[in-house]
Amino acid sequence: MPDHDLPSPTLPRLKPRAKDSHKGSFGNALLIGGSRGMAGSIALSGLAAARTGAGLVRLAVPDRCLETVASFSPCTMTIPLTNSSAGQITASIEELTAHLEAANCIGIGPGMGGSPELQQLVQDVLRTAQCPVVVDADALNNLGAISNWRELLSEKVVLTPHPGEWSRLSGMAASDREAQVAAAIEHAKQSGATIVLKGYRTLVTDGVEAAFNSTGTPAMATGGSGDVLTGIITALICQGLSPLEAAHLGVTVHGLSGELAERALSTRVVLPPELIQYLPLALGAHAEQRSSRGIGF
Ligand SMILES: NC(=O)C1=CN([C@@H]2O[C@H](COP(=O)(O)OP(=O)(O)OC[C@H]3O[C@@H](n4cnc5c(N)ncnc54)[C@H](O)[C@@H]3O)[C@@H](O)[C@H]2O)[C@@H](O)CC1
Ligand SMILES: Nc1ncnc2c1ncn2[C@@H]1O[C@H](COP(=O)(O)OP(=O)(O)O)[C@@H](O)[C@H]1O
Ligand SMILES: [Mg+2]
Repeated sequence: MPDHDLPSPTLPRLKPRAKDSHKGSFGNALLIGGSRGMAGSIALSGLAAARTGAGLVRLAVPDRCLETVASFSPCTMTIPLTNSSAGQITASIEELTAHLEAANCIGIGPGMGGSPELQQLVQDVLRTAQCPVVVDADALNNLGAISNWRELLSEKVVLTPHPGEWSRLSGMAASDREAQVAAAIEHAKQSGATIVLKGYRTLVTDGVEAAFNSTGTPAMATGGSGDVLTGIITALICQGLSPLEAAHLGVTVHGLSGELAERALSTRVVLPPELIQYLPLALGAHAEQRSSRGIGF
């Protein structure tokens, strides 16, 4: 089992919502991704972000997929982006500038696919965004195709690779967990970025502190579980947590939600919508309790 010699971060808790709060108090999440054939991916991230408590969730998706993505949930808004005939985003950064400015956190990558235009877009989003950016899935693969991708990392970036994606970026084989963990810590140290190296016992590190997650279950080993995590981390940053705090609390509640769903449904596999369904219970276990006077029923 790989190890590290960095101190563990303290697990943050979500504060109770102030009585006079409104949707603007909990941030604007902007999720960019999806393509024809992988519309569900970004829809899952969006629904997870809404369930985790982001005030507003906008999904920027290829125009061709907009109705499909919108049809999954009435709780998220959609932004149509210029696309190819194959249904991949071809938009340049100018189409997104106003949305980037309005966002408190951006999640990019689920179901996005790969192309030279997308490599440019991922690069431009990382250069332009003023808020934190969670980089997942195909955004990681597009990033890896850029020779100077390491220069695009900073304290406002969260990378959430699974071992396959991290092998493409770091060059360390997916089968060598120890080398992958060491490379993640080193990249985080060099750049200040938060790196979430997923899998059994997901690593969360910003290069200063590091923790292995102890929640989760093999019942989560199914397509879309990671797309849910992207939405969770994005929404936690929208609610004021730092990238490291959001990643740490995010992987903890994501895994706990999987465990709770597995038990409650007596199932061998927890489907992503079920993972989202059990998020409130998992989040509740990691929230500060309201005082009894504060519960306004
Ligand atoms: N409903 C949907 O539309 C879905 C779309 N998805 C999208 O599909 C695209 C491709 O992503 P994939 O991750 O499937 O494909 P990848 O080719 O990036 O990764 C799959 C490979 O990575 C390796 N790997 C992954 N986890 C590992 C682990 N824990 N230990 C060792 N090796 C591991 C394995 O070799 C595996 O075959 C992404 O854009 C993703 O967001 C997926 O998220 C699945 C659901
Ligand atoms: N055996 C397991 N134990 C704990 N967590 C797991 C297990 N298998 C998968 N997961 C979690 O599920 C998620 C899978 O992410 P990812 O591979 O990106 O999925 P996808 O791209 O299909 O959405 C990760 O957060 C990972 O930690
Ligand atoms: Mg994934």
